[in-house]
Amino acid sequence: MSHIQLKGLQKKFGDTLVLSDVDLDIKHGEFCVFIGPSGCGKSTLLRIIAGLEAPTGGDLFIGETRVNDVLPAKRDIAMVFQSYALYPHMTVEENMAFGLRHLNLPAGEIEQRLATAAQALNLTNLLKRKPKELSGGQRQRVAIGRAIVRKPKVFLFDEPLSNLDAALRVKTRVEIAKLHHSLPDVSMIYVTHDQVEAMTLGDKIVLLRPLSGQDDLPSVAQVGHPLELYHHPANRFVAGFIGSPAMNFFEGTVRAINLSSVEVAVAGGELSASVEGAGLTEGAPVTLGIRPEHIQVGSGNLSGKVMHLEPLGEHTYLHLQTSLSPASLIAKTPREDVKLGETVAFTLPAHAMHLFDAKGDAHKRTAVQEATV
Ligand SMILES: Nc1ncnc2c1ncn2[C@@H]1O[C@H](COP(=O)(O)OP(=O)(O)OP(=O)(O)O)[C@@H](O)[C@H]1O
Repeated sequence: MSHIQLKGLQKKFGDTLVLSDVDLDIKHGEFCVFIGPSGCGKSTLLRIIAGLEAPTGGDLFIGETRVNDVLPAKRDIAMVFQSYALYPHMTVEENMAFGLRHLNLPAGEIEQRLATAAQALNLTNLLKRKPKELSGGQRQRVAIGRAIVRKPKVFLFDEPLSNLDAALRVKTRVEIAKLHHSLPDVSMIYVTHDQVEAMTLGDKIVLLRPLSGQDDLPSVAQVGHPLELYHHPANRFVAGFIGSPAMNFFEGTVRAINLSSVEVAVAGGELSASVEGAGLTEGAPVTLGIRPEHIQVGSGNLSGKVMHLEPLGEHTYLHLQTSLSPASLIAKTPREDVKLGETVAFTLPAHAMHLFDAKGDAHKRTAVQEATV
């Protein structure tokens, strides 16, 4: 079984705490993505799972076995890094077979594993080439192939696409997704700082936050399906990190708590959020959040002056100057007719609003229209 469990995992480098209280359950066959801002400990966590770094606290299990003290080579794990590290004097075939030599496998078995991996990664026609005769994307596929032929229980990827150009990234991302579907018994853990990779590849996203030293929050800000993090961010950090452009936030105080909504007074206006008000009191400080794509441009009781326009073809980002505070917000609209300097009406629909308490924790939303929101 390739079930991976982390319990209360901690990592310090000297006196610096880098990972705190990491509890994680990665199921057999799951594709799990670690994402988070630079320096939050993604690679360190991956290296701990690989056995290249020792945790300073907590337990790590692969299957039923506690592997804290098990050598990397005995963990049945393969790792693919950002740099491909192929042997330049060997062909694709030789590079891929290299790691199998010391396993004393029969020649037929090696051949069969090579053929299967080459086919899965679209490398069959390139087997006789040397790395210098390959594109970056092809080299990265060889590096993945070299890992596949070992038939590991767990695959670890550390930003494998970050050296590729935009078009190749998209292509190779699709290859990796297909690879995952063709290897249902292999668990995959993938580190990236690219949200699109995280959202499109992951069965599960683990969003890590950098530790501030001032609070004792754990490193993991939220774990869940990509759409769960998008629609139901557990706290303000997750809400601000997932989604591009980032969510707009407004500080305010609770004015009224209704059955399934909360009215909030913000500087320059009053807004409503369809959230449960349990635990809130009138006058409590809160933060409201709305994603640019959920602002309805064209009608409504609010208005904003277009200070900047970003027309991207399928949609346009409007940077609006409003009477709310903070005054500037970003709206995403399919409209192409909006002009710079124009004043547009807009609505901040209550059902699309997120509400966070003074600690930054989200209140449960009561009217999420996931298909349309
Ligand atoms: N060997 C080390 N000794 C001391 N500090 C380290 C060591 N390795 C990493 N760190 C520190 O630990 C923190 C986490 O590093 P890590 O590389 O895991 O972050 P990351 O989330 O993968 O970042 P990035 O997205 O920039 O690659 C950083 O502050 C880094 O400087």
